[in-house]
Amino acid sequence: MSDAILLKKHDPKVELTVPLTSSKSESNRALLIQKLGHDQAALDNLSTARDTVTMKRLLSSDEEMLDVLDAGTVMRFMTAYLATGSQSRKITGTPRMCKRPIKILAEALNDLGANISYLGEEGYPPLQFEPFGTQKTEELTIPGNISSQYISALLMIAPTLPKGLTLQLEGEIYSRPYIEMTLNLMKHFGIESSFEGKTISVKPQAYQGNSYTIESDWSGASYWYSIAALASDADITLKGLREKSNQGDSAIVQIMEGLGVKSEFDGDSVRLTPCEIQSHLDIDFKSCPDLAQTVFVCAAVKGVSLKMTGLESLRIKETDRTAAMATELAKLGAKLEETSAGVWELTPMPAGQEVSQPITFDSYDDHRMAMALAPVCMHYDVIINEPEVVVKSYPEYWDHLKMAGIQISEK
Ligand SMILES: O=C(O)C1=C[C@@H](OP(=O)(O)O)[C@@H](O)[C@H](O)C1
Ligand SMILES: C=C(OP(=O)(O)O)C(=O)O
Repeated sequence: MSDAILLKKHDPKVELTVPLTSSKSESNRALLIQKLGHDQAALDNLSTARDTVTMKRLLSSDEEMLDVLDAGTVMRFMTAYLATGSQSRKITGTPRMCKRPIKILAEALNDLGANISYLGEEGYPPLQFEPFGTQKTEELTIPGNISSQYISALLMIAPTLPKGLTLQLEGEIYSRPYIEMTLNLMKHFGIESSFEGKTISVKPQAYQGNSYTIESDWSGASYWYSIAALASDADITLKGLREKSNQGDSAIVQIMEGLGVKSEFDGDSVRLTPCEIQSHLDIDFKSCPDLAQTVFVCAAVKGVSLKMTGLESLRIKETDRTAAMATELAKLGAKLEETSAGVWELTPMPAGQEVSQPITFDSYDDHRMAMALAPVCMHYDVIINEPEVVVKSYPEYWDHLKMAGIQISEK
């Protein structure tokens, strides 16, 4: 794929059925559980995301140095897996991955009896693993407001520890649905746990064989909601989604009701059609940080103002997402700013704003920047730089946009 693509302004009604890819979050958990359960789990509909392909490859690799590329879940889940293993191994990732913190997880694992050291800067990948010693404690205290991936990683290895594990979460719990997804999947494969208040306990147990069909990706679905909201008219069916989902990003259903999209579930499909919009929304993204970029862009173009909280974790993702979005939305005349500590406001494009076209958007090595900005083509000609970034979670994204009739050409 070339360094940039042009998406021509799309006027007609958007009417199609989208197959979507499946959830990389569910896939990557299911793969680790499968490995920890000695390959008894039968997994169906694994994601085509590069993060999932990477997880699968690394779990069966004998190489000493494992490269997760830019996959946060792979870095955090493989760290817990390798830390409790019996071999000397190393793990690394892209330059950005080596700037995403891992100290909380590495120290928690070392407290348990692992031997992890830093090969570069303290607190960040790359990491060196030496064989696990004996389990030193069965109780750990860990912050709940930095990354839930640390917590999910510890929980998945917990039943394999000789003494099990009790986690005390400190502070507010961010990305809680991802922790629940982990416990629900563990339960599906036979693991009992308790989550009361801020304490999660898992006794030593063996993962059982079972089959599991991965759900379509609600984070990927969010871009279709944005397209439905911004299109002149829309009737879009998204396949493979459950109304009662394990994925916190199914919160897009409620959020988009305020941005003019109605959802109707039918079996494993959801149909998106237009409904009335609101002029202002208050949204807390604590439980669904990956939806933030989608919603910023959609609201900015739709003329809806936003007041938001729960955006702290966006700074340590594939890029500093709030900073990157503030820069890109300014190209539309919209403003994203932190108005007081932890409170963000989005001022949408002024009505009738003149914009010189095509508008060129940068991707910041972040799949969600490219995917969230693309729906702007419902109103303007748009150039997306580094379009290949979408392979991280939704490799078919541009092909699916073409299926919707959007004209995309290489620049
Ligand atoms: O566990 C997971 O699958 C994920 C958890 C979230 O990360 P944080 O818990 O670091 O916010 C989310 O942003 C990420 O895309 C996937
Ligand atoms: C933050 C994300 O992924 P990860 O942390 O797994 O790299 C994401 O997919 O938006």
